[in-house]
Amino acid sequence: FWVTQFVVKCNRDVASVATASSLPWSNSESSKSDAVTVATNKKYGSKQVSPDQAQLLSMLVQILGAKRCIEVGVYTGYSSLAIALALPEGGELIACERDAKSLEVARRYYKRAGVSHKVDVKHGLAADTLKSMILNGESCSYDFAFVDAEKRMYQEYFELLLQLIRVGGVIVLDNVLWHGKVADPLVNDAKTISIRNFNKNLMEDERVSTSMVAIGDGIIICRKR
Ligand SMILES: C[S@@+](CC[C@H](N)C(=O)[O-])C[C@H]1O[C@@H](n2cnc3c(N)ncnc32)[C@H](O)[C@@H]1O
Repeated sequence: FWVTQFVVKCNRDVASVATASSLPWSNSESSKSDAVTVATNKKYGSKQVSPDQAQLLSMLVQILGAKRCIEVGVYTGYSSLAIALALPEGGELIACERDAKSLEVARRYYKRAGVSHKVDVKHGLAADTLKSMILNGESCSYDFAFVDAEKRMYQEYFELLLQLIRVGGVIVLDNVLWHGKVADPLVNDAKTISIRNFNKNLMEDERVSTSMVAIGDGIIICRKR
């Protein structure tokens, strides 16, 4: 519980830091009980985070006894803080993000939380980073991954992560309900179609056991068989 509270507090601060740093976000907080708006960004709209989700990530890392983790899509560091705080000393989180300004903010909060030494930030396109990790011989050496970046890339991220994660390891993917749009046949934009197809493929994928959980915008938990 304290981890969740700490992460939420950090990320409320993140919003004001973002504003103070002249980033294109404005500070705004949600009144909903299960979601906190940490920042509003012209590109992503209102960025809401779910404390339940942070707590779940933290729990999964602890239950797995994870030592090596990957996050795809860091933004200002909400989920990566939850993961890094749950890692034991000597644990490592590879944090993939393409946006330098977001990483600047995230790094500040890693430092404040005392977890900088656990987080290896990879600035660039996440798929490129994951491919180079595979080429570097790191296949089957990670315990846990969390995916929350470009929605049209989920299938590709998943295929790459499936190589990097060990048998018994877990991949969690965010936004699989996509604000309910995946279940609405009238919505057929590229992102919705992509997530809808990804979900469908995953249900038939025998390489993993899966469970969809209605927390936040919906997450899928996959365990590599
Ligand atoms: C929804 S935000 C991530 C939020 C973060 N996981 C959290 O819980 O606070 C998505 C992030 O993915 C990043 N992103 C999108 N496409 C990417 C790509 N191809 N490679 C790396 N990062 C990407 C965006 O810059 C953005 O910061």
